[in-house]
Amino acid sequence: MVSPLILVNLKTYQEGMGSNAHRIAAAAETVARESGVVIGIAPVFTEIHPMSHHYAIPVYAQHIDAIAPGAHTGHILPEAVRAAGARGTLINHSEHRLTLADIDACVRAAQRLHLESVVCTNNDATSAAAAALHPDYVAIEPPELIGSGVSVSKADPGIIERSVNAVRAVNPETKVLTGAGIQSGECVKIAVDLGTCGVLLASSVVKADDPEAVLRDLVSLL
Ligand SMILES: O=C[C@H](O)COP(=O)(O)O
Repeated sequence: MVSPLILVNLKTYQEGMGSNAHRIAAAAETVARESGVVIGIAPVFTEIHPMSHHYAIPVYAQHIDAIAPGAHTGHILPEAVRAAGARGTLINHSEHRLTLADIDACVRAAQRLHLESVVCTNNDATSAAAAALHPDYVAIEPPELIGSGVSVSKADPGIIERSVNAVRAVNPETKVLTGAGIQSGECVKIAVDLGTCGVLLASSVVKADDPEAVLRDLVSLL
């Protein structure tokens, strides 16, 4: 069985930047070491390098642009993300949607640079479409539950199950994550029992008074 991945997206929350990001990364490193569960973080771009050099946990970019080095301004160059020490990257997050052509180009860029690709989707049809591009992961997140405090595992387990089946039918090598409102070990266990390889989450860890306690709970039933 593939080791589950708990991927914590720090988004652009104030609570996930600067010293707060270090606090969360240190907590993730501690809990990952104790539990043996892989816990990754996706900080803002400027913190990919400090995070990847200070902590022994995988660091992900929140986005890349499908560009090659050259005359572009204000873009996120995949090569720069790789050089900063990222293990992988989110692509097409619900808060940063791309066209299908751009998603394809981003997945190819990630593959070329040996970055893990995590393509976010909003339903089982888009999960199937994303799987056809052969990313490492598809992360199914119902947009209406993101940041809601209501867990996809409990509110809409059907969308997880349908996405797992859709992805397997198109490309069995692509692993599935799920996210939106994930906040406890029970949420993670339901997701894994439904066939995912882990979760993508943000607010329950980033906004917690004690992120380490939340992370410990998240891995407690794995
Ligand atoms: O990238 C993370 C997801 O959008 C989930 O966010 P959330 O855990 O705050 O619902």
